[in-house]
Amino acid sequence: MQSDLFAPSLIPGLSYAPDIISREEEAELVARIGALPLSPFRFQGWTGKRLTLSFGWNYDFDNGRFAAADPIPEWLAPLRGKVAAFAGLDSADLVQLLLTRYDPGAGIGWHRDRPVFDHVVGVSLGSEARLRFRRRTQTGFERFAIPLAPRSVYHLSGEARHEWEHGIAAMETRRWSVTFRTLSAKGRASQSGRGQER
Ligand SMILES: O=C(O)CCC(=O)C(=O)O
Ligand SMILES: [Fe+2]
Repeated sequence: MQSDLFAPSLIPGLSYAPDIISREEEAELVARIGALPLSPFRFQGWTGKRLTLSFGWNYDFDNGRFAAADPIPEWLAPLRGKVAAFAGLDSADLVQLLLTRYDPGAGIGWHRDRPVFDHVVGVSLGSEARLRFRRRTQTGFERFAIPLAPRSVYHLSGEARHEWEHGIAAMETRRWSVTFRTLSAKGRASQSGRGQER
């Protein structure tokens, strides 16, 4: 059974596709992102090695605040449409966008995305990365990883999104990611409330 060959690398709620964009589109996105003021990721007083910028909604890891941000730039609309079609989502529901630049030596540690978000759809630019997953078992951790090729897209939902942690090992060459997210019920509730969420 051929599907068994791939079974170890896939879990429910994780999907992946290479070549969602062309090399020309990739180069244009990298140039556009290069013109934006990404800044070092901050977490409760610590400064990370990666640079980020959010649109639509911003979860501030420094103070736990969740609030509206500048609208998603118009030049990202075609990419948003493509990733929505890939993930089987309505592109209007992909209301949050996170741009990240990882310089050599930067990665992202084990985490689950914040509960104010639901679906996560990410596009990789520039270099390959390893997206790692782990889940606690009675005896330790169950783990696996998939390579993310430049110009590829992945979608995290369901079990992959909620039961597994993910992270990206530090890379040797610069990589960018463009991550779109939907809001969860919790995120939508705080949207109509005080714009603050812990
Ligand atoms: O760089 C990526 O593709 C993943 C980043 C990530 O997991 C996150 O920002 O929550
Ligand atoms: Fe994440």
